[in-house]
Amino acid sequence: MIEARGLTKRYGPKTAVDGISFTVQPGQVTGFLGPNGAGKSTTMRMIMGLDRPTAGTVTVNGQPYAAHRSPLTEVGALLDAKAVHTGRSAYNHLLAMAATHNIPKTRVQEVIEMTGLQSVAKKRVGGFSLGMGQRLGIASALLGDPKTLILDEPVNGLDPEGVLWVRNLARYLASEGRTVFLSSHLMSEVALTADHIIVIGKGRIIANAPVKDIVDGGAQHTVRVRTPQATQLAELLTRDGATVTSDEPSLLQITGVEAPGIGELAAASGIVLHELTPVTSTLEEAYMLLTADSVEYQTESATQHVGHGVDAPADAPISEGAQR
Ligand SMILES: Nc1ncnc2c1ncn2[C@@H]1O[C@H](COP(=O)(O)OP(=O)(O)OP(=O)(O)O)[C@@H](O)[C@H]1O
Repeated sequence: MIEARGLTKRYGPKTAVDGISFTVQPGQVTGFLGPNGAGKSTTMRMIMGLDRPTAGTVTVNGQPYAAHRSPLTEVGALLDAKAVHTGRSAYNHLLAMAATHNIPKTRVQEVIEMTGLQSVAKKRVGGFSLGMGQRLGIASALLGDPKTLILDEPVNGLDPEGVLWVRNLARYLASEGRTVFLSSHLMSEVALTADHIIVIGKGRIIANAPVKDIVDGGAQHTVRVRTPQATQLAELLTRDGATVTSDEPSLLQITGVEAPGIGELAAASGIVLHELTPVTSTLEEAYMLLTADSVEYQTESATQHVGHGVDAPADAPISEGAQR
């Protein structure tokens, strides 16, 4: 378990992490999500005792990292895969780590097999591809058989097979009762791997909830309706308190009333419908909405995506009823 309370990190005038509190539970995968520069790596470095908090505390399995007598058996981390690149072979790199941490030699072979490094274990790490480096970083994290795993962007640079492997490994480790905390800036990736999500933006926690709640909470339920009597239907719906927008004469986007209600209202008023489609925003859209105000480096296309959503253009309101 990881517990952060009021965790803060300032670099001069820059507040990278701004008084965040959260708990990462064992037995599940927790995704740590946020745009570039949100403070994910800084938080993970503080958990691992590599950065000293300006204020607040963070513990792993009940104690600060540095207070553990045998930290490698408590928590394993992949923080910077490139940091393991040396002139040594992967096998010797792991062997040296094991020797200095009182870990039996047999465990080195075990983690090499777990991470699929058998064929390259005797090769120099310096020549490894990014994917192989990530695998070796994960092997190092697993070496002490730790109860808690911290993986910073573990799928970065991996091919689809590698991505699937990390996903399955994370889920397997959590199913064994371990705490698995992994960061990503891709909601779509985390949604497939994590049970729970903590979203951070500009150093602050924006959301901390099960994946499902984030989708439901952030999602805007819209109904798309195509009808030759759009103006008439929009007036009736607005009178009932719905919000109606449109950017095509016969196409309406409706929020505030579900599809059956729209269908019944149309039928009762003799309005012909050519289409009646509930549109739920994807997890990626929910994430964009959540982080829209906290993206540090926003591109124009990202702004447009946030502003308009994918399925719910809102630029030309026909009429807007009072929100219920
Ligand atoms: N050593 C440092 N000195 C000064 N500023 C720093 C330092 N490390 C991080 N920062 C700043 O703190 C903020 C948070 O950075 P951090 O690397 O934790 O974000 P991140 O969420 O991991 O981003 P990314 O996804 O890009 O890795 C950024 O604005 C970054 O520029």
